[in-house]
Order: sequence, then structure tokens, then C-alpha cells
Amino acid sequence: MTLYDRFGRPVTNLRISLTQECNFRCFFCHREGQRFLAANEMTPEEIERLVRIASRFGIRKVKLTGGEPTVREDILEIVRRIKPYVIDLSMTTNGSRLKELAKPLAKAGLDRVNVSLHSLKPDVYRRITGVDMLETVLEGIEEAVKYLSPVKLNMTVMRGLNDGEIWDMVKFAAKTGAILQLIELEAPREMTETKFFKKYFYPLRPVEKELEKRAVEIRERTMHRRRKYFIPTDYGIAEVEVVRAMHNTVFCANCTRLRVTSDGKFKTCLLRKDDLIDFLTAMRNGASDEEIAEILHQAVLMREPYWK
Ligand SMILES: Nc1nc2c(ncn2[C@@H]2O[C@H](COP(=O)(O)OP(=O)(O)OP(=O)(O)O)[C@@H](O)[C@H]2O)c(=O)[nH]1
Ligand code: SF4
Ligand code: SF4
Repeated sequence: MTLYDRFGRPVTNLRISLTQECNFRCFFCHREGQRFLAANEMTPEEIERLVRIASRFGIRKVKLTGGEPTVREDILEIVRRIKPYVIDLSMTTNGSRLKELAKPLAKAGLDRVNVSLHSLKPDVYRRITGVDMLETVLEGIEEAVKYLSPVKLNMTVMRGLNDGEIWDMVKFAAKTGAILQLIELEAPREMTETKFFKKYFYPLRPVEKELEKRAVEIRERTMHRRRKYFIPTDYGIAEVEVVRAMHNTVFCANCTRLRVTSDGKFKTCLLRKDDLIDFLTAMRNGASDEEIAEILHQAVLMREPYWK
């Protein structure tokens, strides 16, 4: 039985934050919408139980996020435990540990990864992420392409920082055999008037126009109705996806995901702040599967498109 919210949107996938810890310090980090630091992380058993219960409602797609999911020592155990319930198991990572982890993660059951790569220039990379790890991440991407394909490279485009690198990144994606995701900087409504947002926000609509011109093929995904452009380069065809969430009613109308915070709460939308429903306390107090499923239903009914 599929779960639908009050706006007729089915919930088909979970985005589970495993931790709020991260070894990077990206200055625009949105912490997957988790506004307060929470040390109380779910155990592998608790994550498995949640995923098992969700799978009864046709939720068979799971994305592991953070913070940085690979800083968890038990990451392989988590992947191993949840894979049996999941058809598409992916992870969004900064790539810093992929060189050593790509193969074991694949063996444990991870299907694919998205790796943040905001610049190919070491100095710009350092300015954005706060660390000097571009080389390590590039090596990790090379390894990921071997074991966790299709690999997506996430580039959040920011004015005056990396907006001049878009087309180099398109080429790099083709050369590496990865998909490029160009992501528009996003923030909740109340932040859009801040100096910070105005300084760095770089609208991707003009870039999409250019992609449209250069594309040999354009497809549309069900999720968020995101468009994918197939762009010829010197290294073959690059696949480029555009994530343009701000003020995008179509994006939100086609949102099929429910978030889970690292401390065991359902979170109905990345940009909302009044939308948390705790299930971990109930789990730890001995709630039955049916009771946890009931909390899941309540969370689904709280979902609302943010831009409407
Ligand atoms: N507003 C909003 N932004 C999102 C949402 N999903 C992804 N994003 C943005 O897109 C960025 C990249 O997302 P990823 O974690 O790589 O996952 P994804 O691309 O959505 O998922 P797949 O295509 O299934 O791999 C995030 O950091 C967000 O900025 C969403 O549901 N709402
Ligand atoms: S790598 Fe991701 S979680 Fe870590 S600081 Fe950067 S954006 Fe935030
Ligand atoms: S409703 Fe919109 S802003 Fe909220 S998570 Fe879904 S796509 Fe993102």
C-alpha cells in the first residue's frame, strides 16, 4: 500500500541522515534541514527496523546522508542491514573516504553514490569546503565509478566562486563517466533576503537555456520533474541534471521523499522548521511495528509542498 499525503503526492523514498558529524566545513551547508546539533544517533538496528517498516508501504528507495555518512564507523553494517529491504540504496557523500570505502560499500550492498564536487580548482575547493582534499576526493570518485555507478557529481553553483567552471565540469563528468548535477543554492524563504544569499545565489535558468541549445537529447525525471540534458563534449556525451528548487512549484509538487533526522525524527521537508515527528523515543520505549507505522502515516499526512 503506497502512502499519499494530503496533496496527492506518493512517498516512495526515504532520505536518512546518519549523523550530523562531518569532516568538512562547507560554508553553505544546510545540514539536510536539521537545525540543531543532535548527538543522539540511531543505531544500525534502529535504522534497519525503520527501513523494514517503511518497505511495507512500498518505500524501496533509500538515500543515506549526513553530515557525512562515511564518518560513522558502522557505515558498512548499516548498509548491509538495510539493503535487503531496498531496491535503490544510495548515499550522498563528500567523497573524502571513498577511495578506501567504494569497494567495501558496494560489497555491503550500496548501489550508487552522489559525490559533492563544487570545484576542480584546489584553492576554490578549499574556500568552499574548508579543507584541502580535492586530490583525495578525485581519487575517491575514480574508485566510485568502478564500483558504485552511476556516480553523480553534485556541484552547487555560487556566484563569483565556481560559476565560471560549469562547462569544465560538464567535460570532466563526461571524461570520468559520471553524471553532473548542477544545484542552485537553496534556502528557506526567510533567508532569501540575507546578504549571504544575495551574494552567492546564481540562478540556473539561463544555464538551462544554454543546456537546451547544446543538448542532443533531453529527458525528464519523475522525481521533482528534474530535467536531464545530454551534452556532447570532447570526451563523449555528458549527462547533466539540473536541481533548481527555489520558488519552483513544479519541483515541490513532484517531491516524493520523506526525510529522517540522525536523531530519529521524520522531517517532512528540507526547508521547513516546524515539521518534525519523533519516532525514536517510541521505538526505545518498546513501541510495536504497527505503532511506528502509525507515526510514519502521521508524518506523511503533515507533508506540504514548500513552494506552492
Ligand atoms: N529543496 C529540495 N532540495 C533537494 C531535494 N533533494 C535534493 N535537493 C537538493 O539537491 C542536492 C543534491 O541532492 P542529493 O543528495 O545528491 O540527492 P538527489 O540528487 O536528490 O537524489 P538522486 O537523484 O536520487 O541521487 C541536495 O543537497 C539539495 O540541495 C529536495 O527534496 N528538496
Ligand atoms: S560535506 Fe556536506 S555535510 Fe559536510 S559540511 Fe559540506 S555540505 Fe555539510
Ligand atoms: S517540498 Fe519542496 S522544498 Fe520541501 S523537500 Fe520537497 S521539494 Fe524540497
